[in-house]
Amino acid sequence: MPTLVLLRHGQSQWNLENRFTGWWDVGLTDQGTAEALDAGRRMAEAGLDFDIGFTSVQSRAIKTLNLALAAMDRVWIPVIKNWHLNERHYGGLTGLNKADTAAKYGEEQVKLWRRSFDVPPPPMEPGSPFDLSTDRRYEGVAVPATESLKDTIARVLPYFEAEIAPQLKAGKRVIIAAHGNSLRALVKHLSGLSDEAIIHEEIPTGQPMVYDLADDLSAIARRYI
Ligand SMILES: O=C(O)[C@@H](CO)OP(=O)(O)O
Repeated sequence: MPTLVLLRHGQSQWNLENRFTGWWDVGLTDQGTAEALDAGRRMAEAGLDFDIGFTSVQSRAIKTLNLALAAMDRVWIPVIKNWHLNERHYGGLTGLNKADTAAKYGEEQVKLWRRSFDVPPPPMEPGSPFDLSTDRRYEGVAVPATESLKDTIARVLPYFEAEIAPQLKAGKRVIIAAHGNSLRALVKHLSGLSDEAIIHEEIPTGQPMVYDLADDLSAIARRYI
């Protein structure tokens, strides 16, 4: 039975500061580091082991995976980093404080931007200090100006099908360390959640979500450990 673990990064500096983050690259807090190490310890205690890891090109997810694998004595497994697993791009909201934004635009509007299936946040303005289109890690990538969850799914899922699903089908034990919304994209697909149901799905930082999958990779069960 293929086993897949999804792990959201530990608390980041901007999770702590309550700022919209998206593709902006922020580090882990001390608490986030502790969460990642603890996630690794709990996975080892639960008897989990991995043959390959996947993560985004964002430091908070990469560091979380490294720390969790270190706690499992598995830093040597192959790890593939790819931008398709990045967080949803938060457009013009990137860097803003979430509470201040709710006070300005209203809770309902901010909830739509944060959790609706297909309403993207306003696009990032050209020349924004948070524009990453010339960042070397995105050479050759059409960096989006904003993304809804639907847009995020449109780049996460093809990557999952092309690169990760074949590993699972070959019997490899896979861990994916990524982000709240790139993981919601995967959960929507794997658990067959509707556009409405996914609105209510919240994935906590640093808590491994274990999927038991059928051979066709449909979900049999999922649980946090
Ligand atoms: O800021 C972000 O990029 C995400 C994840 O921290 O926030 P949200 O909870 O609004 O999806």
